[in-house]
Amino acid sequence: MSKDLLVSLDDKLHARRERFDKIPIVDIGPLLDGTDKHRVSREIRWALSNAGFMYVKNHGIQQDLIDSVFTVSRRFFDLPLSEKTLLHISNSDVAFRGYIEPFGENTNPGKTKDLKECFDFGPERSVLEGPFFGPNQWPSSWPEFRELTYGYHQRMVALAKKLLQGIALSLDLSEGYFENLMRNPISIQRLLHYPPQSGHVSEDMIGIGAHTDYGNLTILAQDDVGGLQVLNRDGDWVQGTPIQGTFIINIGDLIQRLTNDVYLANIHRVVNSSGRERYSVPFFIDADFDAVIEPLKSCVTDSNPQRYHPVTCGEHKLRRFAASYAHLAKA
Ligand SMILES: O=C(O)CCC(=O)C(=O)O
Ligand SMILES: [Fe+2]
Repeated sequence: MSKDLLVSLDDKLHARRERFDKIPIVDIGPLLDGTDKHRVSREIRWALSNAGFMYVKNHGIQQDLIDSVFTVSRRFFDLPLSEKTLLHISNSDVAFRGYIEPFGENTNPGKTKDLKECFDFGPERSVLEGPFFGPNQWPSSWPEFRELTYGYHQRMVALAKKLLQGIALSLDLSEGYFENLMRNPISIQRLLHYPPQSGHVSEDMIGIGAHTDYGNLTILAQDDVGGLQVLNRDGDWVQGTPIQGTFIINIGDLIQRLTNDVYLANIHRVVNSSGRERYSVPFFIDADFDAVIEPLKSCVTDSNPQRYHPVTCGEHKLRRFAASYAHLAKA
């Protein structure tokens, strides 16, 4: 684990959290239909304070849609490398869309080489508008791929906004708090493929190295293979075992900063030693590029003095991208 991550484990994870040995499961049905938002928000508060992760069930996304996205994702990663490379992320300048080969992005830089391969896209734009906003790179002659995965992305944006309403309530903010920060939010829809590893597996090379996510919120769909691991306060890895009918939700650095460490952007990694190919579909939503994120007054107290200076969402994300993308280091 890199020195930075160890520091964050000691200071942020161990000191003030309750132990968890299972990621909590939250039924978000009553948040979505409005019948008991406050009960859901209390459960969200415990989960995000102590684990930074939760499973959510009754999320309202059809299993058929999720299954279809996994089907086309498998087909995409089965394409020859030469075809996937035509869509390489480096073609897209700072829009950061397209294919990323194994070792092309290393989320625990200097420590772990990531075996995963990725395909990223986001809100469609006809020209490059600036960092994180530009044209997607779609595989040619495959309209179903685009329609299905883009439709899924749209559903994720809507679900994330609902979850952020629950998170706002859990912090005693108004339900619409995040809307002001998210007029035109950065979002990335990612498809991931993890080849299996056998024999002695060391931290030097695993599916995805130990990291925190960068933005506001991640919604992860995973297949039934398993391999996601989340750190608990004692430094043990807790398995994010797949549970049918759920997504895994976690928060990223921006919510941790906003809450002055009251909520935890927790460290996680993937080790796929199952002997099978693993696929997952994470969706990341952030704030507007220029949104300023600084600790909420209600989270700054005598015993928890202000820990962060204000940053813009875009500045923070660009800094983390520059540290992890091989093609940016070379540029
Ligand atoms: O594939 C997974 O289970 C986790 C992926 C992840 O942590 C990420 O893409 O940030
Ligand atoms: Fe992650």
